[in-house]
Amino acid sequence: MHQLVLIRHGESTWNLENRFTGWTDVDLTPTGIAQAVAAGRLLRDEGWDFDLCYTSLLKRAIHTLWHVLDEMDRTWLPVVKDWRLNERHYGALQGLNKAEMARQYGDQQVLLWRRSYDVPPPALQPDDPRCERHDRRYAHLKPEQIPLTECLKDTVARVVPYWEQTIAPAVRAGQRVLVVAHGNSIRALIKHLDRISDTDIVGLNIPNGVPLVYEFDDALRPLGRRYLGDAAAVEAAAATLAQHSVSG
Ligand SMILES: O=C(O)[C@@H](CO)OP(=O)(O)O
Repeated sequence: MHQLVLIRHGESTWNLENRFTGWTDVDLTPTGIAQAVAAGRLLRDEGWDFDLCYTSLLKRAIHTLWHVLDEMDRTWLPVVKDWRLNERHYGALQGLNKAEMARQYGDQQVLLWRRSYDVPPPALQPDDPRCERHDRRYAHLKPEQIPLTECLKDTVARVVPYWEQTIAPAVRAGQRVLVVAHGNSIRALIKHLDRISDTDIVGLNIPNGVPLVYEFDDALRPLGRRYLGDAAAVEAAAATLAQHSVSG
């Protein structure tokens, strides 16, 4: 049997300010740091250990991983950072306030932007100062690989090949893998692993900073997934997120 642990980053400054974030590189809040520390402590106390870690190119995920590994006394572990684990690109909505947009465009439109599987939000213009095409961290990519917007389907199209070509072979080879990523890059991976339909994925929300354990058979077919820690608290956090994604 193989295992994999996934963690969504702790609360970010723009989670707190209720702003569409996407590829904007905002940091953790003090609460987000505390969530990351608690996740590391939980993993340590439950006897988890890892050989290899993957994260995105965004500091809210990278710093979450730092805090988790620091709690586990494993800051020396190899860490692979890849853009394909980045959050879903939020296009021209990046930086705007979710509640404000709901007031302007209505809850249904905001829910469509946030959770529809295949309708992307309005795209950024390539000359928009928010566009990441001039950001050095993506200089190894062709400009057209750097999104101007993404729906979840687009995120699946980059996360799943990364899973299949890079992370899954490591898990299959017996490496104990920890992935720290983002709400929607994790939803993309879960959708693929658990064959969740395009409509059912709308209702799946990932709480910040809670380790999610997958178990697989030898052929890497998922046997189940479960959150570590207090089940009631995890459920309450996911329910709040679900409510929030409707009301902006
Ligand atoms: O703003 C974002 O990038 C994401 C994650 O915080 O938000 P949402 O819940 O709308 O997917």
